[in-house]
This record gives sequence, C-alpha cells and structure tokens, in this order.
Amino acid sequence: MKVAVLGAAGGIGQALSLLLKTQLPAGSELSLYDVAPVVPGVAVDLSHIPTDVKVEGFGKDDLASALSGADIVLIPAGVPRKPGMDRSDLFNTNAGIVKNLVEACADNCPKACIGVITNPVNTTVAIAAEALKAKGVYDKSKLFGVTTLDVIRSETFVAELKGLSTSNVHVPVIGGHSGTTILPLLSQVKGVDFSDDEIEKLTHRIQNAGTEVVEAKAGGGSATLSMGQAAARFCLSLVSAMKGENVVEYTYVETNSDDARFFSHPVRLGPNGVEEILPYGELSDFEQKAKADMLEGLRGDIKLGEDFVNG
Ligand SMILES: NC(=O)C1=CN([C@@H]2O[C@H](COP(=O)(O)OP(=O)(O)OC[C@H]3O[C@@H](n4cnc5c(N)ncnc54)[C@H](O)[C@@H]3O)[C@@H](O)[C@H]2O)C=CC1
Ligand SMILES: O=C([O-])CC(=O)C(=O)O
Repeated sequence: MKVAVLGAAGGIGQALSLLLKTQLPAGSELSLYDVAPVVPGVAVDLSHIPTDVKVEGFGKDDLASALSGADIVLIPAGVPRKPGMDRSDLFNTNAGIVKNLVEACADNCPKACIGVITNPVNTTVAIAAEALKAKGVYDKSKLFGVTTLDVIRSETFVAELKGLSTSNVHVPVIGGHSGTTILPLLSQVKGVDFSDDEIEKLTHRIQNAGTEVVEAKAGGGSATLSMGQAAARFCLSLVSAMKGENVVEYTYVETNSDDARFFSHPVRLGPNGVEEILPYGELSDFEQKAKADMLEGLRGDIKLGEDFVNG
C-alpha cells in the first residue's frame, strides 16, 4: 500500500504523516510531497521512527515521483483560515492548488483513491471531480471529501456533555463541511437523550467547531492535530477496506440523491473505494428543517467548483 500526502510539510500534513508512519500496516510506503523546502527533512525526521513503513520526501519538482504507484492520495495542501474568514474565503488560493494536484494524480496514479482535505471542501471536491473528468479518469467511487473531523468532534462534545466514554458514542454527521451545511444527526445517537435546548446548542457548536479552533489559535492557523487524527482515521479505514474488511465512514462523496451532487453519507468502503452509499436514515423535524435550509448554499458551493474547472 502506498499512501501519498500532498501538503505534507504543513500543520495537518506533518501530524497526519506521523500518525500514518506509526499506524499504517507493515510494508506500506508513505510518500510526502510539499512545495515547502522543509519536506525532505520532515521525511528524514519521520524515517527515524522504528516502524516498517518506508517514508520518502519529494520537493516541488518531484510531484510525479511522489504520486507514481500511489493507492491513496490525501490532500491537505493549501492555506488555512485566519480569524474573521469563512472557509469560502480560501477558494481563490486553494481552488487552483487542488486542481493542479488532482490533475497530477490523473496523470500519475489515475486509479488511486483521493481524499480531499483542503478547504473549502464543499467546493474543492467538485473541482477535483471535474478536473479528473476532464482528464477522462473520474471514478466517483474513488473521490472523497474528508469530513471525519466533524464526526470525531461531535463524538467528543456529546461524550463530554453526557459524561460518557468517547468510545461508546457514535454520531452521524451528514451534508457538507462548513457552517450550517455540517449536519450532525443527534436524534440518531444511541442511548442518549437530548433536550431541545441541548440539540440546538450542540448542533451550533459542532457547526462552528472549526471557528472555535481558528479563534483560539488567534491567527496561527486552524485545526491541524485533530484534523491529522481525523484524516489518519479515514485513511486507515480505507486501507482496512481495501484489504477486505467491512468498514463504514461518513464522507463527502458523489451521490445520486436529490440533496446535492456531493453530500456526506455513511459509506461502506471496499477494495475499490466506495462499495455502497448507505441511507442516512430518518431525520427529526429539527434536522429536516436544518437540511432544507442549507441545501441551496451547499449546491451553490458545488457549482462554484464545477464552474471553476469548466468555465
Ligand atoms: N477537511 C477538514 O476538515 C479540514 C481542512 N482543513 C484545511 O486543510 C488545509 C491545510 O491546512 P494546514 O495544514 O493547517 O495549513 P498549513 O499552511 O499548515 O499547511 C499547508 C501546506 O500546504 C503546502 N502547499 C501549498 N501549496 C501547495 C502545493 N501546490 N502543493 C503541495 N503543497 C502545497 C504548504 O507549503 C504547506 O506546507 C487548509 O485549506 C485548511 O482549511 C483544515 C482543517 C480541517
Ligand atoms: O475551520 C477551518 O477553517 C478548518 C476546518 O475545516 C475545521 O477545523 O473544521
């Protein structure tokens, strides 16, 4: 199994690469690419950790080698938010970065599963899909927006609020990955009752959790460590699924539903990426209204990405 991390010298990239170096199955290869000149050093640093995962670093002119033979490509390349910005404010810089990197995936590892982390995810996944399509290699079962951070945050916040162990709390989160497009399905959390007030406050906190970190870091970036953990969980689930295990993760994929072209669903992963997009089940009245209210915005985010590639 070869996993490539594009943007590997950044805050997410380094945390993610550390977790993958220590947790990928023995015999795997980890390929680290970044335009920042420190990337070979990050690779050397990680290579001193005694695991059976081979690490190689690739600088800005070596993207093709970084991607060649990759089974999974994770993309956290691009700029993060500062206080006062929305994720959509990152579009101008990050849209072109994602398009170029995904085009290189099409040229060098057209069959790889691609996990897009770069914001705004609602839009960058659509950019990736259209860029792959233009290259004639788009396979919707192999493109994912990584929304796992919304799930792990929700589980942490629910466990905290209710005094539970996080390992016993599972929270479905559907929709997109910004503001009100993030829709936690608290009505489906097993064995936990919430008051209406708790549901409103918790939903709002989950939807604004990224901003909570951006403000706490006060200009120093956005979530990197929790995102590294989230992306590692997603990647390791994909690796397990590729080896034949039965794994379900919530992730932002192309669906055939009426909601929006891309929408986070529970997805059964398999050897070729998406094995089956599962239904997200029944929504409470609160969740139904929240979904209806955000769909137009999400569809607009997606169209922005499609238009970026198709003109
Ligand atoms: N999907 C999600 O849930 C989350 C997404 N993000 C997003 O992830 C992205 C990265 O965040 P951080 O790691 O905190 O930023 P960072 O600034 O620490 O790292 C970004 C890295 O990307 C590299 N880079 C820039 N252009 C590149 C290119 N063309 N090719 C390869 N590498 C390139 C930079 O050199 C830098 O090392 C941001 O867009 C952020 O908004 C952040 C948190 C959660
Ligand atoms: O909020 C941001 O800009 C980064 C992000 O996507 C998150 O932490 O969920």
